[in-house]
Amino acid sequence: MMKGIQDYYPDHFGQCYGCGRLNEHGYQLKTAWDGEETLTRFTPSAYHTAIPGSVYGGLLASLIDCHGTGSAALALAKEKGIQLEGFNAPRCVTGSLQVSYKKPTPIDSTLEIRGIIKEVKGKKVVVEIRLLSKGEVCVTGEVIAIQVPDDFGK
Ligand SMILES: CCCCCCCCCC(=O)SCCNC(=O)CCNC(=O)[C@H](O)C(C)(C)COP(=O)(O)OP(=O)(O)OC[C@H]1O[C@@H](n2cnc3c(N)ncnc32)[C@H](O)[C@@H]1OP(=O)(O)O
Repeated sequence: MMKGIQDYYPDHFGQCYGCGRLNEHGYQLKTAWDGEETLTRFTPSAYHTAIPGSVYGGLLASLIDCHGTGSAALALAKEKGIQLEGFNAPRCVTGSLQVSYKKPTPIDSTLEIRGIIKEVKGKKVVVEIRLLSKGEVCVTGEVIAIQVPDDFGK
């Protein structure tokens, strides 16, 4: 499995249901650069169904959510010139999440979730997201992610 920004979060940030590397019940998303874009992949199971043959929208929103915060963390690391090692990644939470379902998302294929960094301003990052199944954009979204301090949630 490819390494993602989430592998550089310390343990107490590793329990997120969407992307925590230590949450055995979660999706364990991995967000990494793919050129100028960010990329996460997720393979849905039959039980993730909404309407027959397509993926449940709430799940799709959560994929966009966690890929957005991971993308924002990557963008902040790049902006600040942080070489990722150990558990030194910047961490972000979701300030806002906007999702638009363009067409039903086929369930029998690995999904690609792609991010484009639109803005980095202080601790705020705006990420535009496309979610594709079988090469077609099915869902679009925008995440405004905010960097939090190391002791956030402790
Ligand atoms: C910790 C990460 C490790 C792994 C987890 C990954 C995350 C997974 C995704 C999630 O599910 S996170 C859970 C859902 N999110 C939350 O529970 C967050 C709850 N909200 C907060 O804790 C605070 O409101 C927040 C940290 C988001 C912002 O508080 P701040 O006091 O740091 O914000 P501040 O007022 O200083 O504003 C900074 C900038 O962010 C903007 N901003 C703040 N809150 C916003 C918001 N809610 N929506 C949009 N923009 C927001 C604000 O307008 C401003 O922009 P400008 O600089 O352009 O003026």
